[in-house]
Amino acid sequence: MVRILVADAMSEEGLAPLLADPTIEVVQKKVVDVEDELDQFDALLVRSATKVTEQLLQKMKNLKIVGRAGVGVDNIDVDAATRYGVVVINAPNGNTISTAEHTFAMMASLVRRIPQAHISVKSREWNRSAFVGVELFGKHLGIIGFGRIGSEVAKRARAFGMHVHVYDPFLTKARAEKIGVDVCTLDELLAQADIITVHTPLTKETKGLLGPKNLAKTKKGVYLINCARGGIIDEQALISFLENGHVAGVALDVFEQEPPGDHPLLSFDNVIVTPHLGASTVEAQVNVATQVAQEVLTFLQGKPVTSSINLPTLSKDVYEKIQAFYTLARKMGIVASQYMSEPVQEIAITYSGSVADLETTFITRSLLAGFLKPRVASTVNEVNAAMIAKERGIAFSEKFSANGNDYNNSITLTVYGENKTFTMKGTHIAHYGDRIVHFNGFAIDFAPEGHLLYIQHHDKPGMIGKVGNILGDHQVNIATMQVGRQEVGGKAIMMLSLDKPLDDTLVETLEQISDIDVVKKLEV
Ligand SMILES: NC(=O)C1=CN([C@@H]2O[C@H](COP(=O)(O)OP(=O)(O)OC[C@H]3O[C@@H](n4cnc5c(N)ncnc54)[C@H](O)[C@@H]3O)[C@@H](O)[C@H]2O)C=CC1
Ligand SMILES: O=C(O)CCC(=O)C(=O)O
Repeated sequence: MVRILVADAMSEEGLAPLLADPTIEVVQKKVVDVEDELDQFDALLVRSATKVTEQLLQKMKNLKIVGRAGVGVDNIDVDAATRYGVVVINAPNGNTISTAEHTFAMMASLVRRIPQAHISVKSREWNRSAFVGVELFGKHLGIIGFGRIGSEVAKRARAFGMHVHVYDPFLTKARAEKIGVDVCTLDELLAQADIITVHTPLTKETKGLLGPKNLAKTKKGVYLINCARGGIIDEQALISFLENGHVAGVALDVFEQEPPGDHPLLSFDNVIVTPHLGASTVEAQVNVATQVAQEVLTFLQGKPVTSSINLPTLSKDVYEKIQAFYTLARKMGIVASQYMSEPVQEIAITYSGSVADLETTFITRSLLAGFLKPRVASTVNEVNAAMIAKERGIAFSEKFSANGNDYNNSITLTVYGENKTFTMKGTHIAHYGDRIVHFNGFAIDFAPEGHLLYIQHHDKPGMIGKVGNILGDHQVNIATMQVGRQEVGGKAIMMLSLDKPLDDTLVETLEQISDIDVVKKLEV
């Protein structure tokens, strides 16, 4: 039974696919209420309240996936999750419209002083002259961060007759032209905008983006809006610019610390606030819960997820194309790691023929995970394989060749060790399966599966018989056997597939046979 912990409040309607699955147990409780069972969950679903720290990940030893029902993953230690091999996914667009609408509601409220007027009337006052606002029509709106939400805000602003200026270092010209906005530098935006709204993630680069230096570049009387993340507008700087009257008003849905407690910003009459409500609509909550629930279900069924933060994303279509090579690569990694039972410095992978045209990042990660698995104590999978390889000083590279040589497709793996280099080539043949067609310099043809025994020897009569006799004497049945040699009487190899794993003592016995140079058992 798969166990999923839903640690923050989430739409039941959205969770329905998980709740309806008889193979899944969904526990809807806060982390503190399941401290004793944390190591028993396969998946964790959160919104922004639960902090997925390294400490929590350490306790959740069985965890495979964290699903964030929302966009921002700043409450999740993604680096730690990656190290632990835990996939992190989010729901990137389920709350876009709601947040754009909330931003607009904040903008209108800010310039028309609706919250202040509301409080006044509720206090039995009727002071119309105290709440004279300004129109949005004709004003210059500066949007910092022109992704999903920023571009929806722009559409609404244009409908209101505003001039829209956007700053986003990652925005392509083609996309900007399509949407029809004025793309400018940050300095230009700061100088022109009557109202500035931020829609970036909180990153090292965006933290304090609107700090003392940049706020000084804005127009006197500017309005500011933050419905993205607390900290993009520096709160201390904001206080100074409100105190000196440079900033006319601020709308905040988010804070550096949430809840903000008795924050000095809350004392300003021209600061209007909401408690992180951007995504708090019925529709957005159903959307994001449905998206993560569906993705988690897909992941638990062993299929590729499309909104992962720490894995290359794959469409179903691409996944179907790479699946066979993904499996072949994993097996090649496992075999190579056992053959090269020594420290290695580099793994070079060459994709040839039809596989060279596919998305190989995932295939490479699969190969690395297979290679590292016998070597590391911790979980290793596609999520953390590249990171673990790097940590262990193993460099890896990919090369591509359109020419598949004798095969429609092939993956060639070269492992550089301290004392030797090992090469193998594998191919996937439809309706026939995975085959290793070159091994350690020998042409051969075997399936990389089950209990394998590799023997390198001198090409002499009777060698096969000697090996067969010893195995037979110890009740080890040979299922298949492939042989290869470089030249008559030269070096030769046997690759045997056995019906059961071989004892180490038997390996030693085989090593004693004269004219046998190498004996390796390989478990795939
Ligand atoms: N208040 C709320 O309840 C909600 C807040 N959010 C927050 O809104 C923000 C934006 O979300 P989306 O539009 O969905 O994300 P997105 O990823 O679609 O867009 C973010 C944009 O910011 C740009 N960007 C990144 N670094 C930048 C920089 N240094 N300067 C300028 N632009 C930069 C990116 O190129 C991208 O276009 C996120 O922080 C998210 O967490 C999202 C949903 C709800
Ligand atoms: O879960 C929520 O309501 C917060 C949404 C949010 O901030 C996000 O999606 O980034």
